[in-house]
Amino acid sequence: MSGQLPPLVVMGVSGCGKSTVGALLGQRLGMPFLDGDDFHPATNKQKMAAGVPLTDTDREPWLARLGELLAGKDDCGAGVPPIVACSALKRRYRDLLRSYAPEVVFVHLTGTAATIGARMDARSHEFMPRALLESQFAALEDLESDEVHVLGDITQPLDLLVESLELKLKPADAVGPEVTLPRACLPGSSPNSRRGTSYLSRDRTS
Ligand SMILES: Nc1ncnc2c1ncn2[C@@H]1O[C@H](COP(=O)(O)OP(=O)(O)OP(=O)(O)O)[C@@H](O)[C@H]1O
Ligand SMILES: O=C(O)[C@H](O)[C@@H](O)[C@H](O)[C@H](O)CO
Repeated sequence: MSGQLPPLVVMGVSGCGKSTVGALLGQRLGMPFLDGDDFHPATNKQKMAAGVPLTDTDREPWLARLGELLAGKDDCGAGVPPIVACSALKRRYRDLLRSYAPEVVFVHLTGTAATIGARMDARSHEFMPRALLESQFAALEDLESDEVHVLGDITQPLDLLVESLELKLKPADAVGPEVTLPRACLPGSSPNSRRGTSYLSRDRTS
């Protein structure tokens, strides 16, 4: 099934579960998982570790690198699209990623600051402090109706969350009549043309 899915970006604020869910989803779908955290320039990591939020300028080269990965530049010809964990907080960041990989589907893991803050308190992270969570929510711009996406509720236990995302992401012919075809996904439409097959979206915002 892996070859039938487009590249995915697991997005959301720090601590929402991108790395955990992205890795599990990659195993379930047979797609390589790449953690965006591993591609930050050292200066970005130092800044976040010091409790300073990144700016658009700080994020731009990082997003461009992730865009290349989504476009399959580093897949050594394997041809299997990746799952990339990336906060992708703002519309313009997602537009940049789409400029590299127009078919990308965003998987937004949603939850409250209370839930996520508690999880951040309970984990250790290479560079991301809990203190930056408020700035992450302040920067977050929800997905819009023309952005191809699915949503995941992070209060679900991990196995159920991953299973529900897998079901939502499966191609239309695998799940039958439940799938709806948003206009943006119809063949010939752009920028999110699905080449005649729609994966989405049960979670479109309207
Ligand atoms: N559905 C879930 N239920 C319970 N705990 C979860 C769930 N998803 C993730 N977690 C836990 O929440 C914490 C944060 O998850 P994770 O590190 O994957 O988030 P992240 O979005 O990748 O964070 P960051 O962007 O800061 O790297 C981890 O300790 C993880 O085990
Ligand atoms: O856009 C950003 O502010 C950063 O990318 C952060 O979101 C971190 O990458 C990550 O979430 C913490 O590990």
